[in-house]
Amino acid sequence: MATVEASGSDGKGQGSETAVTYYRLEEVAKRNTAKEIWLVIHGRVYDITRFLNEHPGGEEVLIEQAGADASESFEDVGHSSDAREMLKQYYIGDVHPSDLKPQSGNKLLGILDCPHRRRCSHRFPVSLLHGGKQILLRRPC
Ligand code: HEM
Repeated sequence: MATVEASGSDGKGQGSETAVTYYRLEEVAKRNTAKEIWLVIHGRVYDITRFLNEHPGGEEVLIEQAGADASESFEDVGHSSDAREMLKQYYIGDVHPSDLKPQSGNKLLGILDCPHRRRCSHRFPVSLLHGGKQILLRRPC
């Protein structure tokens, strides 16, 4: 697990800063028992352990997807906007960028030099996550 600073803009010229926790897929994959269930939907990680008994589609389908990327099956069902809204309650972080499959809306845009490059030579990837917000992945420098 890694927590990094994420810088985003709401498009109105006002920046916002939130800490995002990143999880490697191998870490998510370990949470695959009825005692603890995590799954990934569209690059985001959800801890749905306490939702198992409440899921209108039953717990079986969730257990089948436990520890894995459930984006496709989530979409195949045609979940309502209420269901999408419910997801927020179980959000715990994002899939680590190194584990993201390149796809539109979630793609790595490039590698930028660290703005402090007079003092250091760090570089960091710039990707589009969170509905188009630009995320700068910084290493301490
Ligand atoms: C945390 C993630 C999920 C949430 C919050 C969620 C929420 C819901 C909700 C609220 C419904 C009621 C119908 C609706 O409003 O769309 C529903 C139905 C259903 N869900 Fe999920 N769901 C999740 C994940 C999944 C996954 C991964 C599957 C995998 C196949 C799944 C399969 C189903 C099925 C089969 C139904 C029943 C559809 C029906 O009877 O018409 N759900 N879910």
